[in-house]
Amino acid sequence: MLKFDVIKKFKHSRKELHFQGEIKLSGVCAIFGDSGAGKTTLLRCLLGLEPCFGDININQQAWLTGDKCLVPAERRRIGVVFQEPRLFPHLNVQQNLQLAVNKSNQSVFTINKLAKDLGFESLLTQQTTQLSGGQKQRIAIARALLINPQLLVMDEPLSSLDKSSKKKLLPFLKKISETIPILYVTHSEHELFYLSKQMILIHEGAVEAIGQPHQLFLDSQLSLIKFAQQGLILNVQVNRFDSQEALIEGDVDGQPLYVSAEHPPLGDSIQVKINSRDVIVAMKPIQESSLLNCLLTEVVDYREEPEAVVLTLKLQQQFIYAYITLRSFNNLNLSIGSQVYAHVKTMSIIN
Ligand SMILES: Nc1ncnc2c1ncn2[C@@H]1O[C@H](COP(=O)(O)OP(=O)(O)OP(=O)(O)O)[C@@H](O)[C@H]1O
Repeated sequence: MLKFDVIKKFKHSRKELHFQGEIKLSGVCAIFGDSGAGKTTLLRCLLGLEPCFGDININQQAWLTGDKCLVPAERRRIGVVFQEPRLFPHLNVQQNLQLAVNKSNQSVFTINKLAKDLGFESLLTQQTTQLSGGQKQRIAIARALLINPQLLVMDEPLSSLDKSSKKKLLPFLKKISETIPILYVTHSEHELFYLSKQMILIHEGAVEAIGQPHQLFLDSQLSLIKFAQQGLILNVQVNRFDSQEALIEGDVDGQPLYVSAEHPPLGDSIQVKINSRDVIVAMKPIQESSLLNCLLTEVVDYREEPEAVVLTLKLQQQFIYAYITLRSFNNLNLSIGSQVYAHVKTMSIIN
């Protein structure tokens, strides 16, 4: 468990940030929130890089009590990866990594094993100044692991990388999180849903909520709601890939779902994002149209906006949002408990 209750005040500023929470140290815990909400400051307090007041306890070991730092940053055994790789420019890759090895006692990782897993074996003798952003970030991740951390802290580690680098690194991080818990700041909803089962929502300098991403994205009391209602992510079971039609035939909560895909999916499940504006709501299934997907759902909640309504539609266990006009809402005479058919125009695969 990681428990924290810390107050951060900045010199020459009246701003006071107060973070309070308790999380299980298992898998990836995403830290999500608006720009300027306080995500990096929370991480820096936990890392011991930011003077602050309060309590921090990890697995019943106190790191901070009041203004007394009981365990300094260098003894907290936290592997850190920032958005910028911050490698030593005068050293080659191997030498950069060796510094981390020298700092740790008995790391379960080795440079060679990580070089193989992260695909940088051929770069070990290269100067870091000659590497691409994606290559540098892989080295930075390896360096963080080589200190034998009890916790990894990552602050938007993939935000400056291209799609193909992200595609390689995300499954690696997910696998690593099975043995080393990760605190992971991201602005990417895709990374959030792909990696994490736990999330800390930060809003205006405080922890607003802690919970499962799917739950928080459905909670209309949270600051996240406007953003969340743009679209939700569904888990889809893959049954078959039709290569001729480039179509995944899947199943979502017991109902068929067809998803266009250029390649067969890697696993037996995928996640898709359905934007609320791509959902057409009807009282009966729409016949003889180009629409492939029609899901029977129940209206479990709705939120009125000035000239539109966002419906929360429940399948069996999962949810989608539908953004419809106020006129349609009234014409269809919708209320909580109405059974409606949600026709999905388009969706995107996120893993
Ligand atoms: N040294 C400082 N002095 C005064 N205010 C600061 C200082 N550092 C950060 N802040 C303020 O604290 C708040 C939280 O900043 P922080 O960098 O933690 O936000 P963030 O959620 O990580 O943002 P982003 O997503 O844009 O990186 C912001 O309002 C910022 O202006």
